[in-house]
Amino acid sequence: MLVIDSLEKRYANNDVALKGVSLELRAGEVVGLIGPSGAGKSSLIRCVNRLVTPSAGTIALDGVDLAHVSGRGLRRARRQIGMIFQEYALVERLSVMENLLSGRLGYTGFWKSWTRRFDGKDIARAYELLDRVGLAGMENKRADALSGGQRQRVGIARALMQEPRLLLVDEPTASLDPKTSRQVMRLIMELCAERGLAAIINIHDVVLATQYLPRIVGLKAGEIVYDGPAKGMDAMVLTRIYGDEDWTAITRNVAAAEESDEAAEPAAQRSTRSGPADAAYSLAATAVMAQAVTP
Ligand SMILES: Nc1ncnc2c1ncn2[C@@H]1O[C@H](COP(=O)(O)OP(=O)(O)OP(=O)(O)O)[C@@H](O)[C@H]1O
Repeated sequence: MLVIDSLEKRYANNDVALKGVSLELRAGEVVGLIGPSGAGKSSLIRCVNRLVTPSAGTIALDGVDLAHVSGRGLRRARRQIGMIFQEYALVERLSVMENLLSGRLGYTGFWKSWTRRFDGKDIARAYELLDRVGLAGMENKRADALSGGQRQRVGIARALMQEPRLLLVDEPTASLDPKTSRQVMRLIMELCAERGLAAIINIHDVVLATQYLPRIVGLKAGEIVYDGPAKGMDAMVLTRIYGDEDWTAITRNVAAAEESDEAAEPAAQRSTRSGPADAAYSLAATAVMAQAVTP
């Protein structure tokens, strides 16, 4: 559903952020985007939602080339894309409900939204999503009265309000404590699985990435240097992405996660897999299930 081909981004100051990135996501596929600071992760996400204009290449979302649309075509294409941000990007003085309804802006238009004339169906959808993300009953709370984890749940629900096909998630856990980070990652994975949403998740925490994300894309200096399963994140791959370091703590975690996946998965189910795509999907489903039973 998303096919990025030979994407390049050179900024006005001549900084080259992306040097021919090609990446393909199937419907419902979730990818973790990792890499050192300055590797081009944010630039890639910003090119896909067209916060910046790519310098070359194509970004086909369900056949529409996002790199070359503008005006109404771009607005229509953007409705297919939900954004989740590190700092939540909520309107602080507005209620949770109003923040959610602002997620329908792409459909209702600015003035209707500004004058708070919302569709009954949108309000019903907002209640349903609040319930799903664990914030039932909080619709009238102001955004600035929420904890970080609650704010991110609002951010997630708001992104889903426009019923996107693709989620772009920028450092969703960077401002959260370890337990809340895990809850948020689990929630995102469950929602993607339930709704068949594809997602690109820009994430610095490699352990968290390998724990929750079936497929990892490693960027270095604007180029993809790894695209494969989380369980393939060994010391060599990590060194290729980040440079020399003692990676033992991380690789031990990856191996442990892989072992618990194998133990949780019935042998018969394993034998029905037909290829890497199936394996990646199955790993995601297993991770979600494994987390669901973890207290
Ligand atoms: N608006 C901009 N104008 C000029 N150069 C930019 C701009 N945004 C990013 N860059 C440059 O593009 C390169 C990639 O930056 P980018 O922010 O995409 O990397 P990143 O992997 O997201 O980094 P981080 O993890 O620190 O957020 C860097 O060299 C950066 O200086």
